[in-house]
Amino acid sequence: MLIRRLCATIPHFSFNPLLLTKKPTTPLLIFHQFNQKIPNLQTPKLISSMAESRRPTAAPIPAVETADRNELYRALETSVGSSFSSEPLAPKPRPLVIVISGPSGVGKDCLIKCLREDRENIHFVVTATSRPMRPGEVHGKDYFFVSKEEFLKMVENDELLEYALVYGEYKGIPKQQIRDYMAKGYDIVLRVDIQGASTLRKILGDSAMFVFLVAESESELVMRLIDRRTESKEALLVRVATAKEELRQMKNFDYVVVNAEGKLESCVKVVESIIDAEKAKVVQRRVMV
Ligand SMILES: Nc1ncnc2c1ncn2[C@@H]1O[C@H](COP(=O)(O)OP(=O)(O)OP(=O)(O)O)[C@@H](O)[C@H]1O
Repeated sequence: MLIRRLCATIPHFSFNPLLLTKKPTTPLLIFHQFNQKIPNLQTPKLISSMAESRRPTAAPIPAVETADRNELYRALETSVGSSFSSEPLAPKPRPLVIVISGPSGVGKDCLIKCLREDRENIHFVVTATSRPMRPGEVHGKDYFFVSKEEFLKMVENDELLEYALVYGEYKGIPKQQIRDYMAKGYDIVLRVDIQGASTLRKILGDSAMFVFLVAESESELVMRLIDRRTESKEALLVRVATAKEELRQMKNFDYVVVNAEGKLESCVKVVESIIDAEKAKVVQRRVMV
């Protein structure tokens, strides 16, 4: 009642009861006669900031059907009372740490090779390993091949984010490489076995995204390992037996991607879509290494 009376005494304001909540703390007053010049009166403190920001000006907006595009744009700017920014509306995506894991022989290296060819601003951390080089592998590109003694020295100096003894050989992730590339805005890809992924989950939590790569079936996975012809029969047996147990770890990952026989390309596409979707998240992962 008091507000209604107050409005009646001010000719350019009207009281809108619909804008009041049940228990109003700041009653709203809105302008009614847009094009009239407001006389020299004290603006009541009751005007909310929302009403303030919508204050129209005397500038007329030309007819949408006939007006020139730029003219209309400028008129809208004037009416809103500020110029339209051309700054990007979405915040700059944060660098991602992408952990790619899966049983031995599932195709992790093949997937990473394709991602490397397809994407920019993505760094594939070169893991340090004490295992011997396979034919075609390059030191510093596929792995940093170091002796067991050199590897243990890195552990001692706290240079590794994570390390493990896998099938009798050491593998570890150098921390400095991650820091250097993240500082340049690169996404980071870590290729680890299941045991490594589980350790990384404990260290990084949800700040990194975890992708579990699988073959379409257990038998396809075994055939793939056989066809690779890089393992001794003893090593083959260990890998096949371990794979059974490893598949149970899938539940600890964020995504599972099938690398079906002869379908490596579509597997790569799915992983790329996941990365793109992560980049579009409103609340992004924030990783500290
Ligand atoms: N989609 C696919 N269809 C058929 N063969 C594939 C496919 N993806 C990968 N391969 C083959 O499977 C074998 C294992 O692939 P790769 O070496 O990439 O596996 P990995 O997961 O990196 O294994 P590891 O963990 O033992 O190093 C290779 O011979 C590779 O050419």
